[in-house]
Amino acid sequence: MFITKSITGDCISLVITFLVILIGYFKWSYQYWHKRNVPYLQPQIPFGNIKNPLRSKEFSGVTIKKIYDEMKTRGWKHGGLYVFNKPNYFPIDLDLVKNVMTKDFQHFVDRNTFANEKEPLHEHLLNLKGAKWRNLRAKLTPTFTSGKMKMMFSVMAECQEGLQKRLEKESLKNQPIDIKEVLACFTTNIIGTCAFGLEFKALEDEDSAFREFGRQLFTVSKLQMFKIMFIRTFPKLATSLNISAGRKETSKFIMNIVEDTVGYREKNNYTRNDFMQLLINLKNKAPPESGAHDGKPLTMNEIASQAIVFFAAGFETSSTLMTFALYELSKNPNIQEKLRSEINEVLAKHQNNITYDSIQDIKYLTQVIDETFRMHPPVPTLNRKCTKDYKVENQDAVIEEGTPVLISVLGIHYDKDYYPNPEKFDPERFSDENRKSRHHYAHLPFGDGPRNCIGMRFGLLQSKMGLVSLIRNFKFSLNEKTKQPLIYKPNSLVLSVEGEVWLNAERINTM
Ligand code: HEM
Repeated sequence: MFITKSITGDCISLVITFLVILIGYFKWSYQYWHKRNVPYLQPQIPFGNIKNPLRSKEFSGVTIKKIYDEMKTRGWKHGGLYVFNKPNYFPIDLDLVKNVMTKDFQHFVDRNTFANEKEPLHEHLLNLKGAKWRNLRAKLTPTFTSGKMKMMFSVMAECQEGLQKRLEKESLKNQPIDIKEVLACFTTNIIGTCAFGLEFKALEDEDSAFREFGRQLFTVSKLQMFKIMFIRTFPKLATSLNISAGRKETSKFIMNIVEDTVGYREKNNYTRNDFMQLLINLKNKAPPESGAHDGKPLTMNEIASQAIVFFAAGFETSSTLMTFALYELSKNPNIQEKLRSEINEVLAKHQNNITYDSIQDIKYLTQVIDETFRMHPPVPTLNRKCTKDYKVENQDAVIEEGTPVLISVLGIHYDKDYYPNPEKFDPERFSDENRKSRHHYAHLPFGDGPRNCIGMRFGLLQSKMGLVSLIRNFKFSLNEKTKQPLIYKPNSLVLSVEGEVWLNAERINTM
């Protein structure tokens, strides 16, 4: 009882004072871009330019695309936005995007991710910063060369048979097929054999622990989504409050598998053409193929951290790509038929075998994939953090160290200036001639620059293998159970469809 004459009165006064200070603080924060000569859209207290992650029904990538559209309509080359009260820089002009990702990369080395150091498996490429990231990237880059992919092809190809059998089984049921589920099982099996040297049996066994594990990794609740955004925006506060977005069971699950696998191979002197072997080699001796690193062998923890990120990044993005490709091919039967003819034509030149080389020769498949990536990029927003103050080229603006940067891949991919009639699925946009006539940064499914996707070749290879094997043997059409128009799920880490994509598959005899 020191402000008013009652406890209730005092409490109300305190709450009001706190709210007034908080609102004042937010208003002051929202002057940031104005003071730096960067155009910005009016933010709303307390979420800034994003929507309430606990209540919004909109996928965050779509919200960011709308911001891109708005700024582009106003003719801005770049802009500022606020996530809660945190200023984020937003390049729009493709030359500015290129500068951030490649030309002036030394100012934007880090991603705006944050991991609680108390979590055991946080030391992976997606999270690491500065010198630690450079070191690890240099050690791991030789793991993903085309030579290594070729070497892994036979291990990968074993999973293709399982995919065909599973689809055959599904098609005989005469029921709509949840195609994403089938493809996620396929890529789970591939990553199981390539990253862990184990048979995950996700296609064969509906109760596979690994498929369940993958599902859990990518099923995030609204609360978890909120936590991810909170951690990214207030990393120091999140550390002090010991808030983490990871799950302890996940780390334990992976660590046990990795320890068992490494132990077994070392004890039995067993080697295999897979990622795990390449990681074990990096643990036992300094990596020989690239000199731009500290030369220290990988620790067991580092191996497990890479394994979990290869697992997560490896299965979900590729199954997402294949799902959207089959969705678009089902809606566009002529394009599906054209692709099937080319597949059959090329494979005929390779004794009807799906080999590493025959897959690379199917040019129209690359066009279909690139157009699918354009319309449905699995990672629709890229992010970086400014690591050194940066003067924006040809603009009177300096981006301060520590400022997060967002790049709207979805916005760029639907920009009419680069892709007229953007809602139309048209693989001809990626003919050699059309591709050359466009700015290179108008297509960013794997990001770009030194921090682009390290697993691009692997992701493309497994997706091409899956699509070739399916299109060659099955005719796909859209089942009415698929909601039209597509809506992206709000709480998802990669692009995914609300209500799932349901297809009909009819077996065709190719021989
Ligand atoms: C279709 C498949 C895939 C897509 C669309 C995809 C997309 C991406 C994107 C957009 C990024 C961020 C790039 C940037 O910030 O510039 C990324 C990073 C990354 N991806 Fe992928 N990815 C795919 C497959 C894979 C696979 C198969 C692996 C591993 C086996 C993988 C491992 C990684 C890693 C480790 C990073 C972080 C790289 C770094 O920071 O150095 N990805 N991916």
